[in-house]
Amino acid sequence: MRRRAMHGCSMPMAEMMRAGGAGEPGEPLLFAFLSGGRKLVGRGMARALASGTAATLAARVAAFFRNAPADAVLAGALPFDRSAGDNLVEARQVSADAPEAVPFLAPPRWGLRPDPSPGAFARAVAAALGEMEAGGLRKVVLSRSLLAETDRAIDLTALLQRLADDPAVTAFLVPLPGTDPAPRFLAGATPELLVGKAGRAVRSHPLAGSARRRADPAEDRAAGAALERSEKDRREHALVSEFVLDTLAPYCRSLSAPEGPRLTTTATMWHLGTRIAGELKEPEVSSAALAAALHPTPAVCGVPREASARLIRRLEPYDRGFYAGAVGWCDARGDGEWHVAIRCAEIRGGQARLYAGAGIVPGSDPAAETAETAAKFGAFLRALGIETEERGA
Ligand SMILES: C=C(O[C@@H]1C=C(C(=O)O)C=C[C@H]1O)C(=O)O
Repeated sequence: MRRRAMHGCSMPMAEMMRAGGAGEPGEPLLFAFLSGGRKLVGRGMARALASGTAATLAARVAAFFRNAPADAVLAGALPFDRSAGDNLVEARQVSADAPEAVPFLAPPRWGLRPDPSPGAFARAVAAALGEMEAGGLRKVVLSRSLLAETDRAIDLTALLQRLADDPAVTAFLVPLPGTDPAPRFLAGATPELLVGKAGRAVRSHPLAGSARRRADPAEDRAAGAALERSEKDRREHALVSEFVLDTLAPYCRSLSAPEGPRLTTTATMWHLGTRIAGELKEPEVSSAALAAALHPTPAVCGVPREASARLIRRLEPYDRGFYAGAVGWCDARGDGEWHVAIRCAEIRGGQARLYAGAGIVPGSDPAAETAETAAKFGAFLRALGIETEERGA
């Protein structure tokens, strides 16, 4: 017998996220989204949405909910590449109970391997700047990865709880396609809301423009203030907020954003952010459809989008997979939240492949962008229990 609906699940998802509700653990953890006090946790696999591309997501989600119980939830990940297959699942149990974790008893010993090396990444940034000078491109986001390996399976529950220590982020865990031998997950602590939808209300919080937080409070404040004044970072940011406004506008009867970005912060990074809010023309439009329309924004790809995606494929030594995609959930009313899949890693057994990217615009400095990606690894490394001096950036 299907046991998907548990206590509290007749409550609409958005309310459950706010209120918290009971649940019965027991089945294996399938997905989790923890944002401050709000939690959405799925256990046990009920069914998967037939995988497909971003262009077909809205239709597949609509078809899924036509044949699903009123309290069904779809959660999962969209890949960076719009033409690659997504991975969305329905859990047998959904609750607002965070999984209980036992803290790491002895921190495991980690091996760290950057891919590409910091030097090769800086050269790719310089190559991208050369392409920009040649004309056409206004912004491209390049990334690098760091493989962290240990000899025992990573404890996903403990990792999730440590990622959730920062109240400014949404800690997430979602399954990735592929089965044997060990299942793959994407875990992270993203500060960036791609789109949230509840009834007619729609929100987005694009970020772009970054600076590392400092231990010394005066230095830290100065780093934030310098970011807020930086012409290069404001330009880099405006490309993202304008894209989000332009993309959401046709769906909205009203849409607004403050004039200019605001300084926002996580435990490890300063960012420029713009809080966008609007009212949808049609409240039944699905948050998954809005996510598919927006993704990938210039926060993770570039302007213009297609040319940036081509340059990313040429300059990065790997396929991004689900890094810089979107992770989130959606219910039968279309309500849901989708986050930009950053500050994250693919987890398989004792391996975590971390990713970090930085927006490149004319005026960017390859060494500074490399340092920025190193800083962006910080939150995840800390959650793995890897100390600062080992950050291997
Ligand atoms: C691409 C990443 O972050 C994005 C890029 C930013 C930037 O270039 O300043 C800031 C926030 C994110 O939108 C990442 O963390 O991997």
